[in-house]
Amino acid sequence: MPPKKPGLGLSIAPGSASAGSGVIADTTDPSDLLPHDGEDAMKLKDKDLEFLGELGAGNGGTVSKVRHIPTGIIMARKNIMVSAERQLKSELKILHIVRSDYIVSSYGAFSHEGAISVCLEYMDLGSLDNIYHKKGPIPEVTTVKIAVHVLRGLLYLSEKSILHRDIKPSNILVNSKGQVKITDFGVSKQVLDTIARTFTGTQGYLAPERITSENSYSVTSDVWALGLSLIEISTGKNVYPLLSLFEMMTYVQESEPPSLPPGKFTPMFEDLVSKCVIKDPTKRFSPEDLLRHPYCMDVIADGISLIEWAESLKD
Ligand SMILES: Nc1ncnc2c1ncn2[C@@H]1O[C@H](COP(=O)(O)OP(=O)(O)OP(=O)(O)O)[C@@H](O)[C@H]1O
Repeated sequence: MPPKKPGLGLSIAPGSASAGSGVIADTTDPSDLLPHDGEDAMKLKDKDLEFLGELGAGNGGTVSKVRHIPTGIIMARKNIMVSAERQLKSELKILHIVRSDYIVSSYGAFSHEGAISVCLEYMDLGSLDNIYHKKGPIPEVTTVKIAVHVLRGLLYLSEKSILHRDIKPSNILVNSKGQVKITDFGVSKQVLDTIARTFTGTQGYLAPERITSENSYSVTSDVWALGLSLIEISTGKNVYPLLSLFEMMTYVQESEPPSLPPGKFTPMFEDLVSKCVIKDPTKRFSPEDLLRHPYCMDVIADGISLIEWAESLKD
């Protein structure tokens, strides 16, 4: 039987952990309560969500930390302005399709006073850009482990023909279990031919092919953005800061691909990053190729747990 697709505000499947209204015991792992394939989303209402604090704001709206009072689950509530209707439809559609350890899950969505709220799995250590701004550049081996998590997420998305189109440190979230997950599907697209031709995403991470006349986009354009993100989090510096769109177009096309500062990182890491930022998209490595890169294979063989790093990030 094909899995049921959850809709806005539908009740959760009977028998699933979150169907009851009692308070969830402290020992319950909230990720067990996220809807799985074939289950409906939770029935969420504004009055059941207690505001606990602001988490951040993006182009599409604000994100706050909330407690779902009937279950006690802490969630990240993303309020999306209805004016961003296209973004909203795309984001909800994709959030309902994806279920992966490397992608932030959704509990469900509801409308309230002209805005739509999407309640997402709460990632308590926040985004990679918050982390490196607060704690400084992320060590190389940790960065490679993060790369493996994101590449597994991108591989999963490519298997579903989904292009993320806005990979950047603020869209990669971490929790204290050491999990690293991709979020923010506001400009993502599910395509049949795995190539999209729309000009969208965050300007500083656009791959060369997206700003040339072809303006095409494939999964390796997400890899380019991952390459820039790896340079940024391991050096603590944005690769293309403060360039206007026009300057970016000229610079990215005419200059050498971005690279790590010489002498500060291992040759293996330099090589891994260089494979992400090959300017010709047909020669750039795919997520699958990169997961077979010797550095990724080494960290996978040693274990890609990030628990110790996550522990070190807690205040
Ligand atoms: N599930 C979540 N758990 C914890 N924090 C989150 C979660 N989702 C978002 N945040 C926080 O809220 C911030 C804003 O998120 P949002 O996805 O709205 O925008 P953004 O990616 O920062 O910007 P833009 O919309 O320009 O891409 C994030 O950077 C992150 O710090």
